Amino acid sequence: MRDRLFSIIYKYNLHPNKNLGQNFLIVPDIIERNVERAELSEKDIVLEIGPGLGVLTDELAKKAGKVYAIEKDRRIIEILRKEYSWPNVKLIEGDAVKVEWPRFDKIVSNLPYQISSPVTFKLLKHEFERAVLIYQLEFAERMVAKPGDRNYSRLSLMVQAKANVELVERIGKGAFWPKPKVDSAVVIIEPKPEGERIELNENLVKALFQHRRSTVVSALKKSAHMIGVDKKTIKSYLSSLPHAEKRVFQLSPEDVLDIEAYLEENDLLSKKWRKV
Ligand SMILES: C[S@@+](CC[C@H](N)C(=O)[O-])C[C@H]1O[C@@H](n2cnc3c(N)ncnc32)[C@H](O)[C@@H]1O
Repeated sequence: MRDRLFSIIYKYNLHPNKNLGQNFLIVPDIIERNVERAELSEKDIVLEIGPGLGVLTDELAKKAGKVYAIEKDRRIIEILRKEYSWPNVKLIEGDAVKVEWPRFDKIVSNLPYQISSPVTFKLLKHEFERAVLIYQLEFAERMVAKPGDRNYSRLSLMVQAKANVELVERIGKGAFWPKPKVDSAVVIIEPKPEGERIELNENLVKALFQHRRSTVVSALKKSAHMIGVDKKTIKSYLSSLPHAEKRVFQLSPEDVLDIEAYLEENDLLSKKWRKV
């Protein structure tokens, strides 16, 4: 696998594009483990973001019924078309953040780190069974952080409102060519059963996390404009706000839902920002 990758690189005189996060996996064991973690069968439709030179795509194609691979770099798409003749892989040329994703059951990818955040938020809007994704370590740690943790953030809260997430393996820089500057990690994401998923008002979450170390009362005063309410109006209601004295970074998704319900009851969320 490693030999094949480097022979393609030399053959096409490929210079990896840093801006596109082109750090290719060169350790077959990691690829194997991630394919195993996806528990693929012939019934599965798999989505891959950023197939690069096809090392992971090739293994996915052997186990899944169908693979969709979205790649932004036209040169890479041309190389993949010349080098492989997968019967069950459809290459989609485009930006994974912008193009519409096909329906899929599982997503397995070594993500370009520049788009980790928009891809993760986009993923959470889709129905799927399981995601096995490689992220930058620091991002992965934020995804799994619990309320009160040093690195608990808007991302942690939004992801955990809808899914169970687990960091299952750390990966050193040497597993990629060229070597990235940061370590990486594998994260498994599984959507919670429908009845347990919490739909949050994203705008309220943004308003709160603008001031993640403040108390909820103080954060809402400072961010009142972000939820479409003036400071004076909101101040008069804040004394009976649920979780008022908690710090924002200690809020669980359920706590935010309580706050949202209270603001809704008192007509304190701008209509523009209400959930439909
Ligand atoms: C980290 S490399 C992974 C390559 C390959 N899967 C591997 O593991 O060796 C990320 C890949 O994503 C592609 N890419 C970068 N930005 C993208 C975007 N916005 N949409 C789709 N693909 C993108 C890059 O061109 C590159 O091929």
